[in-house]
Parts: sequence; C-alpha cells; structure tokens
Amino acid sequence: MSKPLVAIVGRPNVGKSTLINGLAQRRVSIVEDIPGVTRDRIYCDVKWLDREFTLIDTGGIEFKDERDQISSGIRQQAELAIDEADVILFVVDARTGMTADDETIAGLLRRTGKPVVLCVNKVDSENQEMDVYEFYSLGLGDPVGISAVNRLGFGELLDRITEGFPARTEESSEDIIRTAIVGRPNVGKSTLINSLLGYQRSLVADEMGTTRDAVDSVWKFKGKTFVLVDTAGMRKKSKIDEPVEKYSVIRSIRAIDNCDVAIFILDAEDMLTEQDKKIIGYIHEAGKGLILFVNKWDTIEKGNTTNVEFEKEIRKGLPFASYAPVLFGSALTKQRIHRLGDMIYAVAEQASLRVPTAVLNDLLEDAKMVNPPPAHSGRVAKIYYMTQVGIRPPTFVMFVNDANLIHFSYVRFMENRLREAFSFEGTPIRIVIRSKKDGGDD
Ligand SMILES: Nc1nc2c(ncn2[C@@H]2O[C@H](COP(=O)(O)OP(=O)(O)OP(=O)(O)O)[C@@H](O)[C@H]2O)c(=O)[nH]1
Ligand SMILES: Nc1nc2c(ncn2[C@@H]2O[C@H](COP(=O)(O)OP(=O)(O)OP(=O)(O)O)[C@@H](O)[C@H]2O)c(=O)[nH]1
Repeated sequence: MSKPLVAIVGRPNVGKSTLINGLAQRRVSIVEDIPGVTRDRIYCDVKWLDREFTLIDTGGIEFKDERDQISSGIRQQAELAIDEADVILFVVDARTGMTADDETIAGLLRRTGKPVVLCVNKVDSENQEMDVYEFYSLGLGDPVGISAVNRLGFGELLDRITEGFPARTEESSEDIIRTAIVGRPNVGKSTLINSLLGYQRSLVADEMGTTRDAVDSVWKFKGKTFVLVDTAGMRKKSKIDEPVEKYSVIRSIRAIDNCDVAIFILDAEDMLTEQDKKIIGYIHEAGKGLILFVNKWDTIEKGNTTNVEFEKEIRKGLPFASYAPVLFGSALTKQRIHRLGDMIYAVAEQASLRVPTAVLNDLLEDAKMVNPPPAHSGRVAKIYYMTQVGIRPPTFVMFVNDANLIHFSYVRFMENRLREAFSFEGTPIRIVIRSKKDGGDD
C-alpha cells in the first residue's frame, strides 16, 4: 500500500524539470497558488496504467549553499536519492554526451544495488538515436532515449520505472487510521509517539536509514486502532555538515503519501518556518487530513491571550489550511495530548463524509441566491448542479455552462458554503468545475 518513491538525479540542465513537468498529472486542487509550494514543486504524482508512484526532484530539495561546489552538490543529491528512493531515475543529456560528472554519479548509483533507470534525454529525432549508445558504458543497463520537450519515449520510460511496482489496490483496512507524525527534527515527534503509546519504544538504531517502516506503531485508543507512522530519527551520524532537514523532507513525503491524517508538530519556541509551510502545503495538496500540534507548550510563559496570539500567527502563515484544527500541548508533560485520539478520529470521519446530491443542490441554490455567479465579458455563468464524486478528500464536481466563466473566487465561495454547512474540519476539499453544453441530462 506504500506508494513507491522515484528520485530523479542528474547534472543541472539535462532536462529534469522538463521531464517532471511532462510526467506530472495535474492535481485537482482548489487552491492554485500556495506560496512557496506550487512555485518550486519538488514532487509530483505519476500514474501509469495501473501503477502509481511519487516522483521527487532531489535537486529541488537541496538547500543552497554558496560555497558548495557543483559536483559536491550533485553527489549529495545522488546520495540522498540512494538512501530514500525505491527506484532512481538517472537523467543524462544526449546533446552534451557523457561527462565526468555522469560517470561519478553512475559510480555512486552502481554501488547501491538499487534499481536505476538510465534515461537519455534530448533525443529529439531518430537520427540522434545513436547518441544513446555511448551511455551503455556507464554500466547501468539499457539506456532509454527520450525527448522530454517533445514527450517522446515516455511510454517505455514509464514501463521501465514501474516494472517492479505493485498494481494499485482499492482502499484497504477501512477502520485503521494511518496517522503520520511529521515535523522538523527535534520538535518532539518521538516523544509524542511514546507518550501516546504510554511506553518507551526501543528505537532501532539504523545507520543506513532503510528500515524505518518497521517502527510504525499500533496505538489502540477508545476501541479504535491507529497506526502511528513515525518520521523521526532522521539524523545521520558522523557526517559533518549534513543538512539534516533535507532528509526529513523525503521521509515526511513518504509518510504523508501513506497516511489518512497527518499531525504536523510545531515547536512553540520556533514557530513556522518556510520548510514547515512546504510540508504542510504538501499535506494539503495530497488531500490528507491535517492537525497542527504546537508542542513544548510547557516551555512558554503564558499570559491570558498567548494561544490566541500563537494561533493567529500560525493561521497567517497557512492561509490555505484554515480548516486544520490547532492544539497546544506538551509531548513531555502529556498536557492535552489525550485529545489527539478523538481529534484524529474526527478528522478521518470528516474526510470520509458523503453529502447526498439533493442536499448539495439545496445548498447550491441558496448559494446562488446569496451570490449569483458573475457575468464575464457579457456572458453569464450558469451553474447547473453539483455532486460529490469522492472522499478522502471530499471531492465535488460542479457542472456549469462554461468552466472558463467560473472564477477562482467563486470556487472559494462555494468551499466556504460547504464548510459552513458540513464543517469538513481538518480535511481539504476539492471542487472541480466541469463544462456541460446545456442544463439537460447526460
Ligand atoms: N532539445 C531538447 N532540449 C531539452 C529537452 N528537455 C529539456 N531541454 C532543455 O534543456 C534545458 C534544461 O532543462 P531543465 O528541465 O531546466 O533542466 P534541469 O535538469 O531541470 O536543470 P536544473 O534545474 O539546472 O537541474 C532547457 O533549456 C530545456 O528546454 C529535450 O528533450 N530536448
Ligand atoms: N520541554 C519539552 N521538551 C520536549 C517536549 N517534547 C519533546 N521535548 C524534547 O525535545 C527533544 C527532541 O525530542 P524528540 O522526541 O527526540 O524529537 P523528534 O522530533 O523525534 O526528533 P528527531 O528524531 O530528530 O526527528 C528531546 O530532548 C525531548 O525531550 C515537550 O513537550 N516539552
């Protein structure tokens, strides 16, 4: 059930971004413009036949360091991918031909034993196909020639990437709620899990960082079963100047992909960082339930309005996730953590809520009266009806005469109406606008 992770590595300018954009499926999200999230996209979901995976551009995750030499940057990138990915997609450039950096990366990849798909980009026409052959000497198997710009060769490339992946299965184990515990290093993830479980887990010291899935913990609470998916312990020993945070990003993404509800932990002493916003943006875009837990609340000197002020500050930084409940507490002293079980359960329920079409259309009629959809260059938008097509997250389709006439602000207005009526606390919702020729049936 875990969605495989594919990491792209390669020198700058070989066409990694172009390839990612070509492979990405457009996510249907009602929030189109999340600051810092959609602009530098570091991941995307790819579906191919009955397989799916998450594609990560490790280059996009890398933290810039002025003094960093290019080639050491590449090495870090590649090492990161090696540690975390199920398959590595190594992109080289047919136009420049093989370079010393390519050989360095290939050397690293060969030693890992992980599956590597060697992708030769910029093979734009048939008479360039010979350019692919020189890359055999990298010792990484048959190279696949593609042209990312022209979207050529994608079928074969995707076949090769997904060769060993499991076929997608429908929802499994309804009553277990998978809960990802996410947050920067040191915010108290492990402490929280231990406190929830009521005992100290013996964490296996795994220097290779490969067996973390084994520490998912089963937590029983009020007759319900939760699986706590841990992302802690990301720190690698002994490597000097290791940018710790970049490890947490990939681990977090993997845990989020496989959860129903994510608890994002903030440190009461540091508050929101850009990195936090990115990860929370990812939770939102992935359509997962979200609870914000402000930990280490025991360390804060409190006045009457302290948590109101904190909450305001957090909400200001996360305008797209205003639906997420915020809880203040302490994993160490256990203050308020007993509330988390009920909260997780409530959020999971909200994410699975189904609203009957008749009820939705009553709501729609009301909404249209309060705020008729505006005309656009002389044309009037008509909204015919609305229906819910999915859960986790709740997803609605609104049928209209012309989707281009429905402005984003109107979608947001509808979202607000839906939330006023049904709450959907803790879960994103999606509204898809679809054009229909007329109001008649079909
Ligand atoms: N001819 C040709 N050019 C391509 C192809 N794919 C990408 N390019 C060009 O190669 C250049 C680099 O592409 P990017 O996708 O930005 O490369 P990148 O690997 O993401 O680069 P970094 O962000 O620097 O790591 C751009 O000018 C692209 O238009 C291709 O299939 N054929
Ligand atoms: N005062 C206080 N300290 C806490 C609290 N929760 C955790 N800590 C301390 O914060 C430190 C880090 O806690 P961990 O639980 O290891 O944090 P983590 O997020 O799992 O860290 P990584 O494994 O690095 O990802 C430890 O020293 C904890 O004792 C809290 O609620 N209050």
